Amino acid sequence: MTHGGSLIDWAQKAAELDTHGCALLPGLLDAAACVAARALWSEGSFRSEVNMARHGYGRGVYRYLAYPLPDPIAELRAGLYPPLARIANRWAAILGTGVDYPDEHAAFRERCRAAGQVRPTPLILRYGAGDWNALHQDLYGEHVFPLQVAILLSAPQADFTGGEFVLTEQRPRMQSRPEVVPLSQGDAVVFPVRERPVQGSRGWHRVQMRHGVSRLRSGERFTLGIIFHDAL
Ligand SMILES: O=C(O)CCC(=O)C(=O)O
Ligand SMILES: [Fe+2]
Repeated sequence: MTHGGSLIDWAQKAAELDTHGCALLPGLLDAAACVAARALWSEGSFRSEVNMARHGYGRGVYRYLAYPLPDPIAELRAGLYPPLARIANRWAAILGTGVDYPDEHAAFRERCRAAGQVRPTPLILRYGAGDWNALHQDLYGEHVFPLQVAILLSAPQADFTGGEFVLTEQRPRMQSRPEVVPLSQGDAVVFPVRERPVQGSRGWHRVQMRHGVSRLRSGERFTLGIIFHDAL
């Protein structure tokens, strides 16, 4: 791992999230960590596999990792959570949701567990030529941690072409705003699971967010998705 999140300027990332609805974490994983994470596809232990076309989710395959997560992924999830929880709490206060997120991921996992959300949600996705990921929200039960992270494990141009990470922001009574996030291998993007506050001329309002991946033109693309709430 290059730095696993310890060198990130979170005040700047919070400002990017407030302004644009996403924040880039360049080089979160180094090339060796990407190779190791990609190797999990064939060597890791998974709780389930989803063929996306079968469910109308697009085209491609993803696999949810089983507990216990491999150490680097468990450390990444626990390490990214505290600074994201500070942003999540600020957003919750702005939106008046009445939810507060604990400082540590273990405490949030315990809250999920008490509601029956015990199954791990970190996942690895694999796309081949022609594959894509429909715009969606990763909701798995009552408890939702409002931010998630996706890490590109493959190298654009060298390993694949096309396959861009896409966000849409559905603004109330207005047309949706698209955002394409250019990622290099090892880069991560932080984005809202479901919604975020946006500051308008008459104060803050709520917009709905979705994310997906455009069609791969060629090659093979792997992603590691880190979702902080567990699943029913
Ligand atoms: O493959 C991607 O970039 C998107 C993955 C995704 O949907 C997720 O991590 O939740
Ligand atoms: Fe997703």
